Amino acid sequence: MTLLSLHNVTKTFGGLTAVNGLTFDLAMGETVGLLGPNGSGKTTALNMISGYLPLSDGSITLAGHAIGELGSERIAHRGVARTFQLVRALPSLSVGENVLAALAFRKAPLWGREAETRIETLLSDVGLAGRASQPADSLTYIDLKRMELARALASDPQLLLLDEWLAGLNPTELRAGIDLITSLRQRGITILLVEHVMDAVRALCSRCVVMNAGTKIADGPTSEVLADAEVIRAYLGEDHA
Ligand SMILES: Nc1ncnc2c1ncn2[C@@H]1O[C@H](COP(=O)(O)OP(=O)(O)OP(=O)(O)O)[C@@H](O)[C@H]1O
Repeated sequence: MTLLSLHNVTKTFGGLTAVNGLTFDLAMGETVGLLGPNGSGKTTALNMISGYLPLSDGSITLAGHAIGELGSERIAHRGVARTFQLVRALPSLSVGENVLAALAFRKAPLWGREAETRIETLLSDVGLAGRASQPADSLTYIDLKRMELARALASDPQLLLLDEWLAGLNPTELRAGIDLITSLRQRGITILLVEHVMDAVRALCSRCVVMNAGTKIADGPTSEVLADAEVIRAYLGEDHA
């Protein structure tokens, strides 16, 4: 069953077409990579799916309902959560308070004892068990990313958009990060993953959509897409095709 559907989605900034007629579907439970060289429009696509940017043209549906006209809060309430390329934490608060802020903005907000229990579960799910009282600004980079993921999971999303969540991790952290995303996939969360770390893409994504200069140039099984001459050319230049 299709969860997310983009049809002819387009975004222009003045004279620049950042996303040009993007069309693809995500099936319920799929983990799909959204790939492409720098500046190809991946983050702009995530921004439109999550309602942070209005569409210039086209349509987006979630479980059959049009969401292209809704703002970010209403889209979040329909079960779409995301992480950002640059982690958006509240550094002056504790780890638990950061997650509490996300629980408070859910469609069904949680407070008090119920919230405390949920915070512990969420932190445990992302590998931060028992760390609720730690100041957020004392976290290492990977733990900050784990906390951001806990905040995204606070809304019990059916669709999770990860924008380079694995970027900047060392090999050990990367392994842990891949395992963590795998555990989310096993829980049935549908994931759209913008990622440049190809080992992670191979490990996590059965399918990839590739963009270049705003346009989709490939969509298919990961191994086929990564061997596609046009994709290799887009990433590495003419000499490598
Ligand atoms: N708010 C904006 N205003 C004007 N131009 C923008 C804006 N956001 C993105 N762009 C432009 O749109 C194009 C696509 O950018 P986008 O960030 O979506 O690419 P990307 O594929 O996510 O790149 P990266 O892999 O480097 O994150 C770029 O040329 C970028 O400069």
